Amino acid sequence: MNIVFDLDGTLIDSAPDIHHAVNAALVGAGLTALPFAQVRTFIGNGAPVLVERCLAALNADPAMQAQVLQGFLDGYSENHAKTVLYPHVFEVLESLQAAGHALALCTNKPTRATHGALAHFDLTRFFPVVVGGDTLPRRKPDAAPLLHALAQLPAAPALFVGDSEVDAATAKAANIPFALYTEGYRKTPAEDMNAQNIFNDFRQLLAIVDAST
Ligand SMILES: O=C(O)COP(=O)(O)O
Ligand SMILES: [Mg+2]
Repeated sequence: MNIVFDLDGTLIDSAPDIHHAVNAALVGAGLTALPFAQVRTFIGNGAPVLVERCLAALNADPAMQAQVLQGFLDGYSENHAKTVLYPHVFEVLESLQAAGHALALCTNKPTRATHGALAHFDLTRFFPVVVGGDTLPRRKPDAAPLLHALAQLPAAPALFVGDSEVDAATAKAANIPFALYTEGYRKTPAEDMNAQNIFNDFRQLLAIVDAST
C-alpha cells in the first residue's frame, strides 16, 4: 500500500532544535526568547505560522515576520543536533520498504529543512516522494499536499501517519485513513482525534499496515 508520513512529531522529535533556532531568530531581531513548552505547541502548521505565533505571543509587530522567518530558516535548516528519531522508526521504515510498500513524506516543514533532516538521519532512501510546506501554495490541513504525494505513487490503498490535529484534518479532507502516533505535538486527547488507528510504539505500525492491506 501507499504509506505517507508526517515528519515533525511523527518520525523525528525536532522540537528542541526548532525551539533553539526560533529563539535565536527572535533574539537576533531584538525580541525575547520563548519557553520550550510554549514553542512546542506552535509547531504543526509550518514555519511561517510558527513565527506568526511567536510574534503574537510576544505582542511584537507582525511586520517583523519576514525578518524572523528568514533568521529561523537560515539558522535551522542544517541544524539537527538536538533532534532524535523516535524509537524503532528506522527499522520499521526498512521493514515497510522491504515488504514492498511505497513510502512518501508529507510535512509542513520547509523543503530545505526537510531534506536536511532526512539526510541527517539517513532517511532519504525511504522517501522518493517528499512534499514540504513550501512545495505547493497550500499546506496541510489542506488536502492538496497529501493528494500531491499520493499522485506520485502507484495507485494503491493509502494510509497517512501523523501526530497532530493538522494531520488528522488533512487525512479527513483527502478521505484517506489516518494512523495517529501519540508521542508527538498534539494538544487534543488521542480518542478525540478522529483517527482510524492509534499507536504509541512504531513497531505497532506494522500490524496496522497489515490489517489495512
Ligand atoms: O513544521 C511544522 O510546523 C510541522 O511539520 P510536520 O508537518 O512535519 O509536523
Ligand atoms: Mg507533525
